[in-house]
Amino acid sequence: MTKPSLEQDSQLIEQMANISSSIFADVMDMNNAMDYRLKPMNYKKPLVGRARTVSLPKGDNLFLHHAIYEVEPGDIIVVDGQDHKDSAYLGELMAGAAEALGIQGIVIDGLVRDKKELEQLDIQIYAKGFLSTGPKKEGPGSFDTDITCAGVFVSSGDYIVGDEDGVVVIPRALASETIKKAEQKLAYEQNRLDVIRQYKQQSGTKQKSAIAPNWLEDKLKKHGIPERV
Ligand SMILES: O=C([O-])CC(=O)C(=O)O
Ligand SMILES: [Mg+2]
Repeated sequence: MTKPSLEQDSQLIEQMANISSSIFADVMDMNNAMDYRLKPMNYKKPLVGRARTVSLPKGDNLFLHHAIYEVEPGDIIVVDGQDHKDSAYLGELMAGAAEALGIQGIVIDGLVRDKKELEQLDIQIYAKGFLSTGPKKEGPGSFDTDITCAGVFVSSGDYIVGDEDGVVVIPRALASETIKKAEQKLAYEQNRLDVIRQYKQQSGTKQKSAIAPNWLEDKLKKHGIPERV
């Protein structure tokens, strides 16, 4: 694979960092949100950056070790662990090494362990849960090849936005236009929040129509619901 330009990355990543995973999910036509069971295991802050992909056989983490020593600081390792539930793929030692190397996060379609210790680390770990049983380290596996992680296609160089709602993937080729749409949606939502806040602060008789979104009445009319005043 050709290595994506880091300079361009940091510009786009900065723009993406102000926008939630849910807003990005709203503006992408395709299904780009990972399975709902994939959640932050030690949430401290949003995860926003460039994906580097790993594919593992069920229960074996050899190629995740490899990737940790290959990727660049700031990268996010995204791992197809095939939803394996009989052993954990990663714990404090691997996460600690990855953190020390400046890796921003690891997203795994599978389980992890050493919960208490992961909570102390700054690296953001996303997975489907915890289990004490450990992995094998024999391989095979792949690094920087196209994968599917928790239901979403991911290539190295795509962008990841993760937060407490989950993880979305923004295909590299669509990043600029997706950010533009997301910024528009964000502005719309901020405006709605202002309206809601103002309504809450108003005293006296309040008209419900003043707070409802402007598209609501039209949609309800089609279902025979009379207009509110
Ligand atoms: O044994 C492993 O490969 C996973 C683990 O618990 C650690 O990294 O601490
Ligand atoms: Mg361990």
